[in-house]
Amino acid sequence: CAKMPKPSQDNDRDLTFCRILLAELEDHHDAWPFLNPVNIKTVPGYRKVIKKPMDFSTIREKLCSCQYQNLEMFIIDVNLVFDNCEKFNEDNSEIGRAGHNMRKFFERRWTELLKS
Ligand SMILES: Cc1ncccc1N[C@@H](C)c1cnc2ccsc2c1
Repeated sequence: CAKMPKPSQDNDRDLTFCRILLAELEDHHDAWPFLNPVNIKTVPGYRKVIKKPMDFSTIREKLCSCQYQNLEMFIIDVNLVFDNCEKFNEDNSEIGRAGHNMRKFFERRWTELLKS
């Protein structure tokens, strides 16, 4: 059938989830490597290796300017932060471990929120 618009309350719920999840990611102890865009001028190789940079401040800007149509689009950008981190950083490094910790936290929290 024709693509029916999602009822607005679903969109409101999704937007609320994004706001809660992003606030908790930003407040997390291990968020520091991901709060702002990686400076590609000062980090050798980053521009070449990472095709789609992403960070929490960019996600915040996109969320506040209605650039996420749904929860899935938001989750794709959050996972991009962690996938970029894994690609560029050794697992056994300060930033690598922070990325693994943050991904674990994020996966637990959105599962809890969606089950609630
Ligand atoms: C997430 C990420 N991946 C690869 C490289 C950098 C970064 N983060 C930036 C903020 C950053 C940039 N510079 C430093 C210097 C020590 S930790 C740190 C973190």
